[in-house]
Amino acid sequence: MGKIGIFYGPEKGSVGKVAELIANIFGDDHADLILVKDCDAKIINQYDKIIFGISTIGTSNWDSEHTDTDWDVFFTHLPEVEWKNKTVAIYGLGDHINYPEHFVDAIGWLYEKLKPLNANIVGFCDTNEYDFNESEAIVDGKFAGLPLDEDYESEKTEERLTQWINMLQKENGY
Ligand SMILES: Cc1cc2nc3c(=O)[nH]c(=O)nc-3n(C[C@H](O)[C@H](O)[C@H](O)COP(=O)(O)O)c2cc1C
Repeated sequence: MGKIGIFYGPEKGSVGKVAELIANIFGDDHADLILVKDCDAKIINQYDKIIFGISTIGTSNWDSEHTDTDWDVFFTHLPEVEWKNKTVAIYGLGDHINYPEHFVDAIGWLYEKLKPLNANIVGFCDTNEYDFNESEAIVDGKFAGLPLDEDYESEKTEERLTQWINMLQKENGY
């Protein structure tokens, strides 16, 4: 079985911390950590099982798009990737106290970029474990990935991650 590619950004901070937690759970033999800013289509094409890690850094009035430049460049590579036979799962960092109207929106932004490319997107999560008002990450009543809040619910991260990875392993062959 090929290795899992954990593509994430930004490097420092909560997204990076969780990327390392996930890599440790799978082990070095089973997963590679790759920064989205160092990445291109060729590298993505080496992996059939992919995990994306992103955070939501938005504007308060939401007039403009997100501002995470690591990802802006990465998005331009996505159409060049052969998505057939690839399975993708997304985790997203957010803050449900200060941004309850835009909780983990970036999961939804990434989902919207991947969907038209026919990527097989897995790892959806129920919303009832989370306290928030609105989120662009919701697709058909579920989060299109795993929301994590290291700012105000860090005590829940480990259990949420464990459950999610169990699901990816059992249902999606990770
Ligand atoms: C300027 C700014 C805007 C943010 N906007 C949002 C937001 O719209 N929705 C959300 O869920 N979290 C938002 N957050 C919270 C971050 O997503 C959260 O702190 C996350 O853990 C950051 O991870 P990182 O340091 O790895 O990028 C924002 C944080 C900052 C500093």
